[in-house]
Amino acid sequence: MTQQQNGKKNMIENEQQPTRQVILAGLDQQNENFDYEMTELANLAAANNMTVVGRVVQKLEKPNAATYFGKGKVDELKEALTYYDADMVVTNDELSPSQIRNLEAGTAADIMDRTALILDIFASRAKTKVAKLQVAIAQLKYQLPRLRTSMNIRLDQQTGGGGSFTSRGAGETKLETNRRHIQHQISLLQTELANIEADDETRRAYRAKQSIRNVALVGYTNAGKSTIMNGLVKRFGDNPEKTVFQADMLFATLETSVRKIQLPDKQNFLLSDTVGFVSKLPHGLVAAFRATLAEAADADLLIQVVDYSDPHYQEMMTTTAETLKEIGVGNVPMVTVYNKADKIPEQVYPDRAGDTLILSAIDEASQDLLVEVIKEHIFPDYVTTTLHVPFSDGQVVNELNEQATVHELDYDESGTILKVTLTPIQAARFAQYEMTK
Ligand SMILES: Nc1nc2c(ncn2[C@@H]2O[C@H](COP(=O)(O)OP(=O)(O)OP(=O)(O)O)[C@@H](O)[C@H]2O)c(=O)[nH]1
Ligand SMILES: [Mg+2]
Repeated sequence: MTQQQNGKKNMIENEQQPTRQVILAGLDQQNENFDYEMTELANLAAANNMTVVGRVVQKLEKPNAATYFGKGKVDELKEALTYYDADMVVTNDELSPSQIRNLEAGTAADIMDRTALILDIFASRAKTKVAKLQVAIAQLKYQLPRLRTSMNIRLDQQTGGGGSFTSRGAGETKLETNRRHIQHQISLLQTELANIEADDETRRAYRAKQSIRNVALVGYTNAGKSTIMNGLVKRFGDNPEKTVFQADMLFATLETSVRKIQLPDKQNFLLSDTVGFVSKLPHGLVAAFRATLAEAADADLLIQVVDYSDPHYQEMMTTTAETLKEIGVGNVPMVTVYNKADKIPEQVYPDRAGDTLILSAIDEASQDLLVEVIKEHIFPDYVTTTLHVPFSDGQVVNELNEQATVHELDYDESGTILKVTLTPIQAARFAQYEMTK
């Protein structure tokens, strides 16, 4: 992509729109999560600057192929729109292009499905180049089968004015031109993204070679992943100023950030903060974010962060498990952190039972406990031992002080006695100094 094209706005970039009055529409297919999905949909709508004025629900085994809702319910929806003075319907499921068309015709209102809603939120939150590219690709892919003859898409000026788009083939309809245009845009953006991702891949390979351990924070959106990251970065980061964005909103984080954590005992690891999950995360979005989420797949340890103060935390954990499966994160060991314990009256924290922790991201004792558990997982083969280093080998003491964890230091008449924790490689190197017990 040329410099010029980089700088230009994407044609479907989200612009801040005035608040719209919307009605939520959902099909209750006897799915046990249904109520929660509708609550989540309301939160998503609010995050997209919409005011929910009503909801219409139909119990139906499966969606009507033509109109999503059954015929009578479509009429009811139309009446509700008038009654509540709303002009848009947001559906809990992704709809087919024809379902959207028919439902729009039947209700005389705009229809937005859950997928488009999530894509819109992502678009308004994306800040980095990579996140913007990923969202734009997912949005274009979503639009492609939904283009209509009547639709006036805002053709992107630069590509529209040059290249293959100047020569509209004989007899080619406007719809076909638009389709070709979008396909072309997708491939341009994909090439650009692939170039950036190749760099990331190199960086990851470099880290793997350095054999530094990777720990990734994962979980439902707004659980507190970035806050945990920041807590550790401020206290132990190699650059404590390099905190990430944290905020009380859905999808505050749209890009993976990696930070180096250097513990006071000189052990270190990389910590990644990742994109939060939500139920029914659109497949196109998951595919577009696959590279971003590769940090989680490559991790030596996952920290699943749960908002324990949310009554729906169990559903959120189910969503996290499903999403991890979808992005192909299989056999990575996981620690579960029940976070925001400070918001729960009388909850004792920090607390631990095996790999399950109850804590608060903003509490130092909680952060210490989390670090302890991380260490147990990623440095299991470290050895704690006592060394006797003769005064003649003074440089070894310096080296240990710099590179290893020195717990105690003492002297006798011939040398220095150190109680240390060593990596397996260091243990082999300094074995000659080991004191016989
Ligand atoms: N009281 C309290 N608030 C917390 C705690 N952890 C996080 N928060 C708040 O919860 C909100 C969301 O926190 P984030 O760290 O941005 O959540 P996230 O999991 O990174 O969310 P996404 O990036 O959207 O996936 C923020 O307003 C935080 O201040 C906690 O332990 N206690
Ligand atoms: Mg975050």
